[in-house]
Amino acid sequence: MNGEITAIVPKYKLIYFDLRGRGEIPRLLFHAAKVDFVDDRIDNEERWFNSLKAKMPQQVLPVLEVDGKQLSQSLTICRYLAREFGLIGKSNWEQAQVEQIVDTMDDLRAEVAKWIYEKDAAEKNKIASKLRSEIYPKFTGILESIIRENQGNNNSSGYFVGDSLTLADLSVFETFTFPLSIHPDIFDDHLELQEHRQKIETHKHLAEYIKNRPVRPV
Ligand SMILES: N[C@@H](CCC(=O)N[C@@H](CS)C(=O)NCC(=O)O)C(=O)O
Repeated sequence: MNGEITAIVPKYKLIYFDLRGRGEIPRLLFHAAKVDFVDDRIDNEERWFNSLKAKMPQQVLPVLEVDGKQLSQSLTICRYLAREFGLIGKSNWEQAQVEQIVDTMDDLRAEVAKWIYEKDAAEKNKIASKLRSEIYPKFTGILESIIRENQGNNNSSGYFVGDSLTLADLSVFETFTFPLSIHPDIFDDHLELQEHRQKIETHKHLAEYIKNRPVRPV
């Protein structure tokens, strides 16, 4: 004993498919907080259906293991990790603002998923044009007013909530990754959103991971 206090860090494993999908915001949280985790990426369908699926608490992924205990539901996992890592806001009000953005981004994800999973070509085209003309402008408008208001209150921090990085920033960043890969002009009229994206892409703990992660649609 030398009198030093050593923090006990839990052993984390994130189990998800080899996609960004619903596993990527938790991965970004680990990288942002510089916390080690096992990034268990399942890329073998047979292994998933024949062996792993039945062992998962809700038979779906992602699952977070914390010292062997399993947690399901991607947004629950995000909020849990954000609380653990101090990335959920500095007051109850900030936390609510963070969660408001996370839920808003989940609404956007649901809209984009309609396009991804639609099989009928004509219907898919209809959804695509609605995304362009209505959905993306609606969500970029919402985000622009939130980030502008926070800039007024927090000395131009450039973050969505308070004066430091939170789950809200990672959620916005990740949810727009796929739409922007198809339509790079979505943020053209939104300078604050462009600057925010760049802020995350160049964040000292995230830049390398973001630059090197596999380029895939999802
Ligand atoms: N609401 C759940 C949905 C989980 C979910 O549907 N996961 C999909 C992948 S994104 C899955 O595990 N699919 C494989 C299967 O159902 O066998 C969450 O957010 O975690």
